[in-house]
Amino acid sequence: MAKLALRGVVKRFGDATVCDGIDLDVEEGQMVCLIGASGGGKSTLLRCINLLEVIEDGEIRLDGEDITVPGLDPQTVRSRIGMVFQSYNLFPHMTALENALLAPRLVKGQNSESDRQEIEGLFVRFGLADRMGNYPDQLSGGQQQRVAIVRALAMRPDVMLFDEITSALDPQLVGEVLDVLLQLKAEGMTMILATHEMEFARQAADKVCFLKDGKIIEEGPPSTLFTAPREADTQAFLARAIK
Ligand SMILES: Nc1ncnc2c1ncn2[C@@H]1O[C@H](COP(=O)(O)OP(=O)(O)OP(=O)(O)O)[C@@H](O)[C@H]1O
Repeated sequence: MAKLALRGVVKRFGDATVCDGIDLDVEEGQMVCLIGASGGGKSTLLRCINLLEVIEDGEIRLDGEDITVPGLDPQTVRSRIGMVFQSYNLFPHMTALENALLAPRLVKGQNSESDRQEIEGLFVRFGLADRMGNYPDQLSGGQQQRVAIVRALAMRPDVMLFDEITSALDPQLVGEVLDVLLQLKAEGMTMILATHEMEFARQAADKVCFLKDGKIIEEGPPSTLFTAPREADTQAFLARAIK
């Protein structure tokens, strides 16, 4: 596992500054939740960390190494930083197992029987043992999202980024995906989540960061941010935090 340190990260789209000098530390094995209004820059920040966006200023250090310096192969960095999106983005013509085997084989040349067994083990661990041979359209949204998580884990990442991964799910399927995150946390995975699941953040996060207009306006352990009067109505807290 690894740690991340962001310093002064700036990302603009035209005249709009979407990440406005973000400083963020994620220690090894921590789960950090990003919370904020739609358009606050959560997705963009995760995409910057995964090098899907080029930042205008600042540094993003993975175990001390600045991954934004020109010349670094983004693919190499991405193999260390897994990312899961709201839309599962599985290849529809491949089975769940084939989806998960693809990137390790293409990017890392992992094609051995033991590599395959390791990935099958991920399916077993996350309750998908009998779904490996199914195509995405034969799976529920919660199962597809768990397959997407397995696919990212198959690359043996040091850090995982999750962008609103339960937002497209029916409410009764949200829990099974959040359970996977709790398992990963228990195993010591370093994680950043952009989420609207306030109650989950309150219970599971080591640190919560509130984003507004591209800035972290408040951050700390949930015990200090979700204090009793706020806990009664977390949505009101969010409204207060982002108004
Ligand atoms: N490729 C892009 N080009 C131009 N503007 C963009 C681009 N991507 C994001 N933006 C803008 O950046 C701002 C932040 O978007 P972002 O998706 O990061 O917010 P968010 O906090 O993740 O919101 P949500 O909770 O709705 O996903 C928005 O105003 C959005 O329109």
